[in-house]
Amino acid sequence: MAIILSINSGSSSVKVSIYKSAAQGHPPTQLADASISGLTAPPAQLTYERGSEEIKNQEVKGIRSNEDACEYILDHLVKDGGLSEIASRDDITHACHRVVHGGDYPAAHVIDEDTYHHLQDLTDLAPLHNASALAIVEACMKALPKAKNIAYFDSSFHSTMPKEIETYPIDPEIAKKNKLRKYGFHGISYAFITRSVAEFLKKPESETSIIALHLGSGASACAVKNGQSLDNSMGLTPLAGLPGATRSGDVDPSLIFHFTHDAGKPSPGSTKELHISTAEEILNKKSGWKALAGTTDFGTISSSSDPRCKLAFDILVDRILGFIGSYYVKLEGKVDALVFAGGIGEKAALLRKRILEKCRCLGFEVDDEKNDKAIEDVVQDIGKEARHRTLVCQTDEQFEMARQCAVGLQTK
Ligand SMILES: Nc1ncnc2c1ncn2[C@@H]1O[C@H](COP(=O)(O)OP(=O)(O)O)[C@@H](O)[C@H]1O
Ligand SMILES: CC(=O)OP(=O)(O)O
Ligand SMILES: [Mg+2]
Repeated sequence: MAIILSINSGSSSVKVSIYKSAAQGHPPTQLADASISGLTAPPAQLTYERGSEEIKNQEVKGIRSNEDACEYILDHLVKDGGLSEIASRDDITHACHRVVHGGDYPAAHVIDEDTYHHLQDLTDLAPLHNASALAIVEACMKALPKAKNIAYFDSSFHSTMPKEIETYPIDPEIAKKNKLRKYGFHGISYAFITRSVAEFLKKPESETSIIALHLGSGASACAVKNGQSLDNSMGLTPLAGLPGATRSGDVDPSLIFHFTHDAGKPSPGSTKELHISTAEEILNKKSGWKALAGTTDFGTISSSSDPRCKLAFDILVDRILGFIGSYYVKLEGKVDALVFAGGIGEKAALLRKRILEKCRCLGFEVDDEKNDKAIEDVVQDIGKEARHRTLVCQTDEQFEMARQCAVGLQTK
């Protein structure tokens, strides 16, 4: 039996789901779910679910970093008498880590000394995303000596993007030397979405083409052609494309030099090991909904009559429409479904309605009654009989990593 931890280390939270898999090739079943949130706004809070047992937003003291949070969760799992599968840390056989930037890795990778150093080198390309995940990888390598650590990359799913889509029109030599190209992200989620939608439509994945929207605190769009990524709105880093909770998304690249004269200087958040420029700090952490509407919660934005919230809402609708139009043409109209996912995609019915009203010209038609219902299934239909389907998918990055781990499980 394999006991798999799936770890999603974010900018303000660490989420860990625990699964067991009976034997090689068996799909995982979830045993428990733990998360510590509020890492950037202490006190941190623990949420834990195992069967009907539940702890909600319990304050935990002394948690200062993602590693602290992970250590706390490991302790909690071992001490939970009801979780008989984990009596000691040695019972954990696999730790799956979501690493956002995987550079040229086209697939998940077991983390050994070499991989670890290669991932450290990539941190310079995506300091805001990779650093906290790597800190946890290092902590798990020490804390779980019996477990195999495996990195799953957000970028891997997009390794099928054609040259003309992944190449930036800049000096090719410098681009090659500095690894400057479009990578694309949220790929663990898009892998889950593509497989789940294909199952829902009863089609082979290799014949399924969709436009998918992963709308969470980071947001992106993806064109999937015959089961493979054709294009993603994110770029060299997750900053490109759609705006997010604290990210600007696409702006004129020269804007930042007019915004501040300090753009190229190290940000106050930089350390000796980790270099973050003021430009990166502003566009990644001090923009988006936070800057426009004073909140990072899109639930508040969609239900507020405050003109600042209304503008933020309209901007997201506009930018999403731009990608839907572009991807519809790139897929030559051969689209099985438009799929909404992520916290916002799953919960913001009004946003879906506004977007779908504008997409009627392409053959998508919202069914208001279905759209207003809570989303309970993994994939749910919200469209009327029309040329194309419209769906919502409850994406699950932790499950996708555990599934890939269980399916390809190596026991050595
Ligand atoms: N009722 C709601 N309506 C619209 N958006 C919501 C609602 N509830 C939560 N959200 C949004 O969902 C986001 C979280 O989405 P999620 O995919 O879980 O994010 P993350 O990228 O942090 O994993 C929140 O930041 C919030 O903006
Ligand atoms: C890639 C990315 O933006 O991830 P997240 O939405 O979790 O920040
Ligand atoms: Mg996310």
